[in-house]
Amino acid sequence: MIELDEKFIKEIYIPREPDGYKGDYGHTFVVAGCKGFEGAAYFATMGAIRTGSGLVTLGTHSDVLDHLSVKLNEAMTVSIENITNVRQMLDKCTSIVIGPGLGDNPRNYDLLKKIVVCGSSPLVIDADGLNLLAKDLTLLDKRLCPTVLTPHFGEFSRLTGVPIDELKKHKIEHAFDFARKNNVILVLKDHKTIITDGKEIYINTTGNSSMANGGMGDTLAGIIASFAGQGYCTLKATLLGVYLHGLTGEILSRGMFCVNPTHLLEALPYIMKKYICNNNSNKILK
Ligand SMILES: NC(=O)C1=CN([C@@H]2O[C@H](COP(=O)(O)OP(=O)(O)OC[C@H]3O[C@@H](n4cnc5c(N)ncnc54)[C@H](OP(=O)(O)O)[C@@H]3O)[C@@H](O)[C@H]2O)[C@@H](O)CC1
Ligand SMILES: Nc1ncnc2c1ncn2[C@@H]1O[C@H](COP(=O)(O)OP(=O)(O)O)[C@@H](O)[C@H]1O
Repeated sequence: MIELDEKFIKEIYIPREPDGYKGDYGHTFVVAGCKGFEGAAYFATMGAIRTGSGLVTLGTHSDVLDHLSVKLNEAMTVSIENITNVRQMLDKCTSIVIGPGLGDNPRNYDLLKKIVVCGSSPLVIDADGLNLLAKDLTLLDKRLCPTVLTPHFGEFSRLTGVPIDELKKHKIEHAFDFARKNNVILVLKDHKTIITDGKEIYINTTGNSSMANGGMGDTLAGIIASFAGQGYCTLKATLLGVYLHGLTGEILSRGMFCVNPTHLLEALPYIMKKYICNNNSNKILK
């Protein structure tokens, strides 16, 4: 079992080339949002933008597209009701995140199926993406793409059919078994988040309960997809994303009672630069 720390994460970081351009840093396709859950799509998309994805496209439902495209100046937007848009994005994106605020209905199940079966870029499945996947886990057998699942305990219970109390009692064993059997990277979100690929187990200790508010997980999903699309291997992208997300919340919480996704998004590039890109050892956590 490996506890994530500053030294471990700094070794994951890949410095940027001076002549790098947006095409070198990936194109994240975020499939998220529906009426009443626009915020989830906003946070996942911004999570990708604020962690350096070269390009980001949000695919969402037509009835929320205009509202979100006005708020998301740095992202492109497409309607997911037009399947040609989805096909084109699957061809050009370098990572995908599906689920935040998407809605759990048969049409979205078909969309998830299309993306799981036809996509080849690293795929992060979160929130309603997990609820849709829980209907038929064998969908995972049909995929080509490396896959990260990011459940909280409620979502993990739906995926496994195991009650939350039992999952909480033996969380490491359940997370490890699920990842191994389904050949996925599992991020079991918690006070101390567990990340496992079914071979190794990592524990993240950054973050605290100032972050216990809506949209934090949506933001994390966008961050992980962003790094996975920038050329980090999917496991390293996940470890870096989870650590950075918690670290940013924790550092902000020194001066704030609660840290909301908006605060986190604002601070992410500064914390990344100061504590992860920097070669000098910082005493981050005292
Ligand atoms: N601004 C926006 O647009 C936002 C949009 N959002 C979107 O909303 C959608 C629904 O997502 P959701 O997570 O709110 O609901 P759901 O999946 O039903 O899970 C709750 C169930 O799980 C249980 N549970 C047990 N342990 C738990 C734990 N540690 N952490 C969390 N839950 C735990 C919990 O138990 P209880 O608290 O009742 O004891 C309850 O039974 C999704 O698409 C998401 O993206 C949100 O992100 C918010 C901001
Ligand atoms: N007490 C805590 N300590 C550390 N991290 C926390 C704590 N509470 C919440 N978080 C982090 O916030 C995120 C919450 O995710 P999630 O429940 O999926 O939120 P949402 O569905 O509202 O987006 C997770 O990454 C979790 O690890």
